[in-house]
Amino acid sequence: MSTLARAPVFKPFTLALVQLGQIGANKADNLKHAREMVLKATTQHSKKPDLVVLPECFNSPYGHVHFPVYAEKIGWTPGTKYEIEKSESESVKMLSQLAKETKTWLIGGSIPEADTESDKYYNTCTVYNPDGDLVALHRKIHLFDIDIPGKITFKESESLAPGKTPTYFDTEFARIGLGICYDIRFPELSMIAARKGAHVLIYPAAFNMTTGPLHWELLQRARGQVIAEAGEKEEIIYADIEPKVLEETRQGIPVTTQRRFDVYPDLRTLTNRKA
Ligand SMILES: O=C(O)CCC(=O)C(=O)O
Repeated sequence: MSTLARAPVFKPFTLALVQLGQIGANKADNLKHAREMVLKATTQHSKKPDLVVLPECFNSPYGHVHFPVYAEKIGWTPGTKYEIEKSESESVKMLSQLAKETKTWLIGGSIPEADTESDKYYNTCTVYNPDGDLVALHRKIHLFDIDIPGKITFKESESLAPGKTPTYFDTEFARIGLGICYDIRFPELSMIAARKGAHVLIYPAAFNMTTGPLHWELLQRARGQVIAEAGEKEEIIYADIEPKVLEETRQGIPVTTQRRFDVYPDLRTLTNRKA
C-alpha cells in the first residue's frame, strides 16, 4: 500500500465553471477569449470564486487535423518545480499569468500537448495555484474511440496517446481529482481519486452531441444533487461547495469503509469480450 501526504481539511469554497461558445481557428483569439471569460468569472459574481475551470480543448478546434497544428510543448516533469518563464507553451504562460493576476486557482481545461520525449500528442489539462505555479498536469487517460454506425465515428487514439497516471492535487480547501471528458465514464478512475482522499472530482469536457446528452448529467451526478447547470450556450456558472453535505453523506451511507475487496476479483479475469 502506498503512503500519501495527508489531504487538506475540506473547507467550503466557491467554484466557477466557464463554458465557452464555439472555438475558432485562431489560437490567439481563443486564448484571448478564454482569458476574458476567466477575468469575468472572477469579477462579476457577488462572491469571488476560489477555483475557476475552463473546458476541454479550449485553445484549438477539436479534431485529428488540428491537434498537431495547435499542440504546444509543455515539458513538465512531475515532482520538480516548473519554470513558467522558460515554458515554450503560450497557453501555459497565459494561464499561469491569469491565475496570478486573479489570485485564483485555475484548472486550465485542456490543450493539445506535444511531448518531445515520447514524440506523441496528448489531451492535457494543467492546473495553477493563485501564485501562478503549475502544480498539476493530467493527460486524458481514456481516449474517445467510438464507432456508432450512421451516428458517430471518431478515434481520438489515431492522433493522441493516452495518459497513464491518475491525477489529483491539493488546494487549501480540498484535495481535487482530475479527469478529462470521456475519463468520467470510467468509475475506476474516480474511485482511485476518492480512495486517495479527493473531496472533489473535476472533469473539463467538450462532449459531442451524439453520445453526450444521454449521460452527461447522470455521470456528473453519480449519486448527488445537481446544484448548478449551464445551458448549451456560452455561460459561467457558480456553486458554493459545502463539505458538510459530503461528510454527512459519507457518514450516513458508509460505502467507503464497507467495500468488500476480499470478494471482488481482478475484473480483467472476468471479461467476456475481446479487449
Ligand atoms: O463520453 C462521451 O459521450 C463523449 C466523450 C467525448 O466527447 C470526449 O471525450 O471528447
